[in-house]
Amino acid sequence: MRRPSEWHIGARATRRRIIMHVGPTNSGKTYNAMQRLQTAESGVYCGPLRLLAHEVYERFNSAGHLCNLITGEDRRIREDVYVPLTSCTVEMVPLNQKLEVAVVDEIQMIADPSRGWAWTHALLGLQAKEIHLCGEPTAIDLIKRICETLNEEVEVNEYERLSPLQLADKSLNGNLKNIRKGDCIVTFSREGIFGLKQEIEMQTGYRCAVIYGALPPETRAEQARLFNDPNSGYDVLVASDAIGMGLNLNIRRVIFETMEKFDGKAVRPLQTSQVKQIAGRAGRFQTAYAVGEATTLEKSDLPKLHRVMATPQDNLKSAGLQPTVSTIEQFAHQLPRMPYSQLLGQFEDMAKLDGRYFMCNFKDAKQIAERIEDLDMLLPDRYMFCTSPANVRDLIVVKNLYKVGAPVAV
Ligand SMILES: Nc1ncnc2c1ncn2[C@@H]1O[C@H](COP(=O)(O)OP(=O)(O)OP(=O)(O)O)[C@@H](O)[C@H]1O
Repeated sequence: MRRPSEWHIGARATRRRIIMHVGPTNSGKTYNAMQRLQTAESGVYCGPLRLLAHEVYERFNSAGHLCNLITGEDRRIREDVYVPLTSCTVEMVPLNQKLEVAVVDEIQMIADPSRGWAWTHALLGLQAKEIHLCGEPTAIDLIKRICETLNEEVEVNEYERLSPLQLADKSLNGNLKNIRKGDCIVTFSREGIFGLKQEIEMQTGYRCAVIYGALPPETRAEQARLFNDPNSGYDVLVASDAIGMGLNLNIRRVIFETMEKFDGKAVRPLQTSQVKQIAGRAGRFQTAYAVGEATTLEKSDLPKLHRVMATPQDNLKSAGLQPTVSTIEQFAHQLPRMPYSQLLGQFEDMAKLDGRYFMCNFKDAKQIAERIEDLDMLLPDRYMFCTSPANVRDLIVVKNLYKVGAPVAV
């Protein structure tokens, strides 16, 4: 694990240009990178959410730029014709293909404790002549430090926000009746979304569209269309933090229902980056609202919002890493009878890393490994199952993983 720069021979044999597009939300970073991608003879878009991968896939195809789709749940690959472009979630990035252009969105996610490894893999392993990295300026220093180990220069394009974002000096005073047309209220639990939708519809007479991560992409696109269409009768959006990354919606004002979120262990204050991303959805360039606004539902939360929005963000320190299947195979060779979940634990304890990297947590992988332990699988298959982006907090998903795994067992 000490020299990830040596892991991807194909990428090391490719002369790559690394171009960063950095700036605040709604500054046109992704737009500029995507303009380049759509003219490429071959290319890939790697997004942080399947919703975004799907949006890009739809947008390219409807503009006549043929594009395939690869996400954990969905593969739409045309075999009848040459398709130059692929839109995928970053975990599904095709590292075995030689490409002209790759766009890796939300590059600051490289420091995410669980998913960061996927951005690191894409950065280290893409065999593309041009790699466009879009995201927050906090990533510049880390990307440069990693690229030094690859003998690659980094070009940096900095952007300014295209339309103003104002912080309100009043909250909604806890009263949903203060909701207006064009508002998007952001909440952090799926149950909360439907309760809130019902409450708002009852108290205000506005109809609400809803968007959250687990929604099927077609339904999400339909909900976004309803909200964006001023004549649809759906004037308010109730959304989870899934709207925080990249999506372009006609939002006048973002309202934080709360400034805290349950992170799987405890209720914690929202992270600075997350708050800025979500607030930044208001007043998107070339939408119906030239100026965006952000506020909170509760009066007591408003000073927190102001404080967080004024907090400068620290530069990222290190990038997530996860062992490749061959690294795990070599390790397993030394400990032949050890159950896979324990093997992952041992690996986590023993791995030595260069200071530019940290080991992504194996929490989810270990949980899947325990669930499918009694299936007699080849190690690469087990590795694939355990690294799949399955929501392990959903018991039905975990149960189904076992069912899907059973026919793969030898
Ligand atoms: N030069 C341009 N011409 C037309 N539209 C543009 C241009 N630049 C950006 N836009 C539009 O402005 C909106 C915001 O741009 P974009 O999504 O690229 O911002 P971003 O900086 O990547 O934002 P975020 O980080 O919030 O996702 C999009 O709807 C995009 O299509």
